[in-house]
Amino acid sequence: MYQLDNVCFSYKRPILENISLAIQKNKFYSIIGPNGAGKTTLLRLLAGLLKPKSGNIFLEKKPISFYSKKQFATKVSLVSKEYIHFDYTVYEIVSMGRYPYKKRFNFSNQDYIKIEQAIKICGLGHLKNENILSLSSGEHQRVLIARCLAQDTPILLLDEAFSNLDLKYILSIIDALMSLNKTIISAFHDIKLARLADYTIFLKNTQIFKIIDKQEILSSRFFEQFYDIDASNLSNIGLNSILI
Ligand SMILES: Nc1ncnc2c1ncn2[C@@H]1O[C@H](COP(=O)(O)OP(=O)(O)OP(=O)(O)O)[C@@H](O)[C@H]1O
Repeated sequence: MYQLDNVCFSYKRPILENISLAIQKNKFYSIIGPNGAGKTTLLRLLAGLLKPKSGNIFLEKKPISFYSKKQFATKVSLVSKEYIHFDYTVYEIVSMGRYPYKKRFNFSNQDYIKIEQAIKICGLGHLKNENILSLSSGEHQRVLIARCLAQDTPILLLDEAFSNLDLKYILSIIDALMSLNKTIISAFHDIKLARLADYTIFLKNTQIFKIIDKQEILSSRFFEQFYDIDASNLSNIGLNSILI
């Protein structure tokens, strides 16, 4: 699906160096790593919002620059950490997910169906006509996920998309996403959520530290090494369960 060959990206300092990665179709990948490790940067590179300083990113064997913006938007959608400050209703924001498919000025029946499905999955039915500016942070985040679901792309990029959701919506939305047979690449800080993925990509010090599949047991020693923490202290303060 995606192929990254020796991708490097820097701001003032190198953020990602020589990242090579093959993303398989219809698999769920989580990305975890310490603050500043480059998770958002990697997702923005995959979304075509940033360009590698060197190296290449291919989507379905073509460089991502090959696709027009509209074509790309029918293949890849991103739930970013953005906060919408504009005066739109929930329904209007979710509808924006259908813009890449819009013929002239009108939505098709299919567009309306996708919008309604996305609203339902994200539990937004009762908030459809509310102004986005009046929502709580968790409701706001559900609107961004719904817009991405309405876009109905084979690839979903999620940047801490569940960070403000309560447990009910985390479970129901992740469950719905996993049943859709899409390729999902999601940055997480919550290790327990990251472990739902087929593969977990660990980013650290500008590199892919390790890629682990679901079958592998993630021992606390591994996390100690990865996050530079002393896991023995966690049990003293009742936090050892965060690694399990
Ligand atoms: N626009 C920018 N200009 C300069 N540096 C930036 C910019 N955006 C991000 N950075 C830097 O790039 C590094 C990687 O940022 P990124 O947001 O990708 O990390 P992250 O792994 O998603 O972090 P977090 O877990 O804190 O969300 C950080 O050190 C950050 O300061």
